[in-house]
Amino acid sequence: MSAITLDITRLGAEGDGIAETANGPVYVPFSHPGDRLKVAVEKSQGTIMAITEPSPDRIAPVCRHFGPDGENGACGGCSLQHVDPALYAEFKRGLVVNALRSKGIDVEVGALIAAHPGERRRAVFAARKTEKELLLGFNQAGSHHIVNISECAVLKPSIVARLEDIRIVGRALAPNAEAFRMAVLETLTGLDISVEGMPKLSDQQRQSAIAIILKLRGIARVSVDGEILIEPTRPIVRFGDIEASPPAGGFTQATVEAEEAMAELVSGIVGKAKAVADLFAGSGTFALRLAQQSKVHAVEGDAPSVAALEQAARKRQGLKPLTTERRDLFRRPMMASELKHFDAVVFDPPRAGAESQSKELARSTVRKIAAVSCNPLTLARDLSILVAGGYRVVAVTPIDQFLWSPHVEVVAALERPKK
Ligand SMILES: C[S@@+](CC[C@H](N)C(=O)[O-])C[C@H]1O[C@@H](n2cnc3c(N)ncnc32)[C@H](O)[C@@H]1O
Repeated sequence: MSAITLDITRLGAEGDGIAETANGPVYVPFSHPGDRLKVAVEKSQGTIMAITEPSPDRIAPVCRHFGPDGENGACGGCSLQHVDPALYAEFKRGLVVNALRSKGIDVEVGALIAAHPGERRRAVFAARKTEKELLLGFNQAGSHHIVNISECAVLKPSIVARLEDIRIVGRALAPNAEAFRMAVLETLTGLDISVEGMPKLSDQQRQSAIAIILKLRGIARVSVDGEILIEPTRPIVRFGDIEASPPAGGFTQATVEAEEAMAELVSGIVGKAKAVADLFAGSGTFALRLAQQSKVHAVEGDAPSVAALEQAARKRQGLKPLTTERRDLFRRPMMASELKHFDAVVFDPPRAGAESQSKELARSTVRKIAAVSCNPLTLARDLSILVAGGYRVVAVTPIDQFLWSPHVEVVAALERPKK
């Protein structure tokens, strides 16, 4: 490993600063364009040894666990706390611009809808029991080391205030010192904690864990690998003003603010459509809202999510007809012939995107499409399929949901021009 002086010129797609060298680009985590650094370099990866001349645009990180000098290690939850806010917003927008450009899609990308500290209602923690305590936090980037957190600026303060309770739950359950994950969702009725990746518990282990957990207040549900351990009260979230209870470990958007921004954009795109198909519908984030105006067919691969959506629709008075279908849309996308019953389609797939579904949409007569994505690269691929099928991309909006990370959400509006 050699230590050299490097000048950082730009941010890469993963949020690392990039220095150009005779041997190609070197990626330096926690650096800022304009920094001059002493860097230990191994292959194309750099580690900051000293910041000899910091960029004047650097800002002070807000969290004690951030960066190479972070308390208990460099927390892998955030990589961009030190970045100038204007550069940060342009960086996230740029991820979308570059992805679309790489597929030849020429469309103006809107300004980033910003995220703010303290908004995250959902987090997936890494956890491990030691002799003395439960380590709970986020893995250091590229490592199994868990940065044990005492604060977190992206999470809702009400979740940070419950970190010790979450540790009690993890400690009560963990049968050994192996690492596991705790997905925590703050709901209107209390914390919904889904433990994943833990060895199977004996009946005795479950009973003693339940006795400990029941002493805590404000826990709505605890589940282990999708199986409910206790549910003192049903976890409830609101999609707009419609109440739903997502299944244990089921998908929910990480912040209410980003969810509402996406839902508003989706409603605007769908407009006055009479019949809408919501594909990859989850527990009904978009479908339930849209059913206040339009007839909706919601399609989703996860059976418990479909059941949650149906239950929420049954409980709510006054919705237009809402039908559901459990279907693997990768293997069995909705065919162009089935899509002719809809004026508008919403799709919001996982990171892999919706390639086979986009091929069927490209052959369809659907007038309007709202494409929602958490991965600009697969979105660009899917949009290029739709454009080749005659659609026009009319608007693209990036939305920040994972503050200070290199992730960005996107809502794209497409129309099939009238012949
Ligand atoms: C990004 S989430 C979006 C969910 C929902 N639209 C929302 O905003 O809450 C993607 C959804 O796709 C579902 N999914 C993943 N693979 C699928 C497949 N092959 N077929 C159908 N649904 C799938 C997941 O269960 C998840 O609910």
